[in-house]
Amino acid sequence: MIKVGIVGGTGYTGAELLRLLSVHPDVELSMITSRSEAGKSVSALFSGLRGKLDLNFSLPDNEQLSSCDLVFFATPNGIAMESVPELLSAGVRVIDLAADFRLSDTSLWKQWYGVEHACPDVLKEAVYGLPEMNRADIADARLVANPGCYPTATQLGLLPLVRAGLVSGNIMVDAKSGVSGAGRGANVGTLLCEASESFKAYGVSGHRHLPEIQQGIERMPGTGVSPFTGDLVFVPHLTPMIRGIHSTLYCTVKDRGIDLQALYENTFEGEPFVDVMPAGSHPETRSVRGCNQCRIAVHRPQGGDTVVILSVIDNLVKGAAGQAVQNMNIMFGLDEMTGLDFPAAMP
Ligand SMILES: NC(=O)C1=CN([C@@H]2O[C@H](COP(=O)(O)OP(=O)(O)OC[C@H]3O[C@@H](n4cnc5c(N)ncnc54)[C@H](OP(=O)(O)O)[C@@H]3O)[C@@H](O)[C@H]2O)C=CC1
Ligand SMILES: CC(=O)N[C@@H](CCC(=O)OP(=O)(O)O)C(=O)O
Repeated sequence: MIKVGIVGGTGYTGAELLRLLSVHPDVELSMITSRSEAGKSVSALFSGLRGKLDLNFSLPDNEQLSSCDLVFFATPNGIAMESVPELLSAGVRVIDLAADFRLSDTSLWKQWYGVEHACPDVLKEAVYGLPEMNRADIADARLVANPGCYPTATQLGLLPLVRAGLVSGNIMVDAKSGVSGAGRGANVGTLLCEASESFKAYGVSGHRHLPEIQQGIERMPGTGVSPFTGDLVFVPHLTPMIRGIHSTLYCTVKDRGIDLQALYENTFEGEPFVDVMPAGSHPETRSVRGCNQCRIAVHRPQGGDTVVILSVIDNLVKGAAGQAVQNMNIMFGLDEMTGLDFPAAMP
């Protein structure tokens, strides 16, 4: 059994980790932290876990976490980097769901996250946890940086075209997120009366997921393939739903004759959590609600030069906790689908 600790067990991604790990056959949940709920029963706060988990929240404590095989950080940005060096030295492996180890360039980190990186040396060994790009490195990693939710949907949608060197010109990313993407903390913008029956863009002049997507695209091209040199435009939107990301990607391709459907199907062949839908499909966020799938459809409207890719995930599952469990399975040599092999919630 893998002895697991979770730092930040009361947030939405922490709670989603609890849901998934409480029934994972190879995991023993040993410590779940919360500063605000310390001493209280986990299943009293999350009654959906009654009968599945008999554990109390405790205060974050590196010494106690050091007895775990693996610690997940489901904390705000900038928290994990303060504890990870000590945990790695104690022989613990770490998956960070926040952004602390996603950007390799520390000046970029400071520019977008506003503080100096606390452990640049440790950052060097972090592996970006998008299995469809980095599976082999994840298997050997001590430290995995779980990707952001928008970057997961967006990078998976772009991977086949960019890797094949087919994109010419700019890439437009028009992405929409459910409100749980903003976390469980109290915030006026996510109140029912503010967020429901309304729809808005935000972060148009710059969102911290832009450099993450840019870095991912730079790492995609295969050998002998021309890299993407255009502009990347990323516009996130808040939609009145709880879970889900819908990323609509627009770009032009160099080769009009390419069979895009075949390119996408071949790229993701054998991937357990990427579903290339039949030509002409329009994936819905509800088709991935509660499950670890990314569903993708590729279109070329009116047979022109512009390609439109539609990519949907559940931000809390493939966009966070599910992908983190997928990474854990890879790191510990388990079947990648262990504990994740279930369909979306319906309706
Ligand atoms: N929501 C989403 O869809 C996604 C979120 N993420 C990332 O995952 C991380 C968690 O997100 P989310 O679950 O939404 O966040 P929440 O705000 O919902 O939860 C944050 C959690 O961290 C704990 N926490 C806060 N400050 C500290 C601290 N200083 N030390 C220890 N624990 C702390 C909180 O508990 P307490 O205060 O009681 O200790 C709480 O359990 C974030 O970095 C987020 O950016 C990534 C992808 C998707
Ligand atoms: C709807 C909403 O607010 N979404 C969040 C992104 C989700 C997230 O948590 O991203 P990180 O892991 O990179 O922090 C936002 O735009 O800030």
